[in-house]
Parts: sequence; C-alpha cells; structure tokens
Amino acid sequence: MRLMVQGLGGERGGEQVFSGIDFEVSDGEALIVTGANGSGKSTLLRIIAGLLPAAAGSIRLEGGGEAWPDVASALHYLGHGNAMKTALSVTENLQFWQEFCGNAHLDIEDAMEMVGLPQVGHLPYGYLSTGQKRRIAIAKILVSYRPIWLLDEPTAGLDARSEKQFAALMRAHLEDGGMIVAATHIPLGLEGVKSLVMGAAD
Ligand SMILES: Nc1ncnc2c1ncn2[C@@H]1O[C@H](COP(=O)(O)OP(=O)(O)OP(=O)(O)O)[C@@H](O)[C@H]1O
Repeated sequence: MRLMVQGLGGERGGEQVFSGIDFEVSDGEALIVTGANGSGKSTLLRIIAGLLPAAAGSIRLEGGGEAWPDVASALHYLGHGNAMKTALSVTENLQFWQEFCGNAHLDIEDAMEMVGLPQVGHLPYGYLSTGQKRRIAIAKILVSYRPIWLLDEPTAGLDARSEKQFAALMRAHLEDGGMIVAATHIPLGLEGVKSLVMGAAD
C-alpha cells in the first residue's frame, strides 16, 4: 500500500499556508514533518485526514483494495484535541471509538495496559491529567486497526517513560507494515524515517 501526496496546497482563512508538497509513504515507512510554528504542519495533517479541503493537488492511496477503499477509511488521526467526551468514562470513550472505527484490534483493557494506565477505565475522562488524557487518546488508535497513523505532536504532554512506550508502539506498528505521518518538534525515537520540512512562516 502507498499513500501518495502530490502538489498539495493548503490555505487557512483564504491565505495560502503552503504549496507544492509532494511525498510518498509505503508499508512500514514513517514520514516526520517538522517546521516552524505556523508553517502548516497541523494544516497538512488535517487536509490528509479529510478535515479540511486541499487548495491544490491530490492525496491518493494505492493498493488499499476492498479493505481500505480510500484514504479516510485507512487512517487514524490523533490531533491536538484528544476527541474524547469528558463526562464519559475512559472505557466508554474507548468503546465508542472501537465501534465507530470498526476493525477491532486490541481489547480495551489491553490497550489501557499498553499505555501504562490499566486502572483508569472507570474514571470520567475529564478527571485524567494532561499526559494521561494523551495516553488514552493513544490507546484509542490501538483498539481499532487502521494502517495509516496521522499524528499531530503525539508526545506533547507525555513524560519520558511514556515517550519511550509510545516509540515502541510506533515501531511495532511499522514492523506490522503500518504507516506513520507525524508532525513534531520533538524527536520521536524512530530511525530510518523520511523527512519533510515545512517552510518557515513569515
Ligand atoms: N482557522 C484558521 N483561520 C485562519 N488562519 C488559521 C486558522 N488555523 C490556522 N491558521 C493559520 O494557519 C497557519 C498554519 O497553522 P498550523 O497550525 O497548520 O501550523 P503548525 O505548523 O502546525 O504550527 P505549530 O508548530 O505552532 O503547531 C498559521 O499561520 C495559523 O495562524
């Protein structure tokens, strides 16, 4: 499978943020997107996720077959917001996402264990600390299988131990043939990755 981005342009509020972005990511590959604040990293990921329209260019998934007929069906998007309901329990949130995304992968208990939070399932999500919220958002992408992980500053708010745990999860995803496109200011602990540097903002 191959994610192909060609000539991609992005706008916010009618202003061009970037143009002419080209890259390809195949099974087992990661692309790390870096660049100054405001250079358009989040905008790029939101366009790939289908949350914003592209101003120009194309985004295609080759070889997805019947299981992954288009880019949107093949990806998990981990944005700055964690996309969880604060009043629902952690388990209820993860159950919702597992049913919504389909392709159940890890059990909810196992996913909480993988992010080092096996005992918070009964708590309202809103009670968790900032780093715990992020770790449960990471558990969200483990409870359903999708081959492409789009990650926007995934380790923001994580302590050193959780950063390492997450690096291991990303490596396992790549070893399984998954793909990662991650915007970050912090090295993610992945080796042999592709790199895209977004232009500096004015
Ligand atoms: N809704 C919006 N309306 C207008 N401009 C916006 C909007 N959202 C973002 N922008 C602008 O788009 C540009 C790109 O923002 P974006 O969040 O993609 O940058 P980034 O590279 O992810 O930055 P950071 O490293 O700070 O997270 C910025 O100049 C930002 O002010």
